[in-house]
Amino acid sequence: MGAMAARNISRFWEWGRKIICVGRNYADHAKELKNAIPTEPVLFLKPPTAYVREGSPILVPLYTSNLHHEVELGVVIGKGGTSILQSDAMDHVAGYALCLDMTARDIQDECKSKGLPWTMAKAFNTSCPVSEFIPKENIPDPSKVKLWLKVNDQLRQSGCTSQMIFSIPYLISYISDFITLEEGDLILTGTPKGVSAVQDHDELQAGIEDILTMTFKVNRQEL
Ligand SMILES: O=C(O)/C=C/C(=O)CC(=O)C(=O)O
Ligand SMILES: [Mg+2]
Repeated sequence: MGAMAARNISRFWEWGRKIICVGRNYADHAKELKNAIPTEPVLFLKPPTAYVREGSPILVPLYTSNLHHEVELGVVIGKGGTSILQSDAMDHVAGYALCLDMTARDIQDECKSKGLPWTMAKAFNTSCPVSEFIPKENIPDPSKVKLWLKVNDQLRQSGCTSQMIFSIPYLISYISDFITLEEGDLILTGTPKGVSAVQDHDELQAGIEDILTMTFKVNRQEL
């Protein structure tokens, strides 16, 4: 009686944990935005208030006129740790999720030109649409996962995690050297090329080949 219900990792987005994002992890995307190919992972954070689930809309912040989609594989941490060895990294993974890293590109460009952090461009409410939890067993080889995204039925992004510059074990090890990973954290592993602007009333559909699809509506935030 009165015992707290056990938390279920399959609803990790309700746990209030960190969302750690990797940028420029696909050479074709780094090139399309005219960035150099990184020699070390580029990292930024989203707060847990960024999560949005199917059935609720992605809200376009009032301050942007160029909101971009970025489809990404998310890695859900099942066992926390600090200074995790690459050889042990996959033991810390509980599963995966399909994610969008919604990005106010005009604001990001402004922040970049002023040398300011990307928080306003990347961390706003609903900036992290997320699918159902995918148990680890359902993706035996996360280095060969095909991702795609359509806007109003038109294919915009199609890529494979084999194109990632830094692998999932490398990222887990690298991040955990200076940010302790906790159960329920999510790592967004970067986006392939094809990012583009979305508009009010657009429908975004994204998928992991043979595993799942998800659909989100876009709505401009109201005053
Ligand atoms: O450097 C830029 O102009 C943009 C970088 C990103 O938005 C990075 C990502 O979030 C990504 O590559 O997934
Ligand atoms: Mg991204």
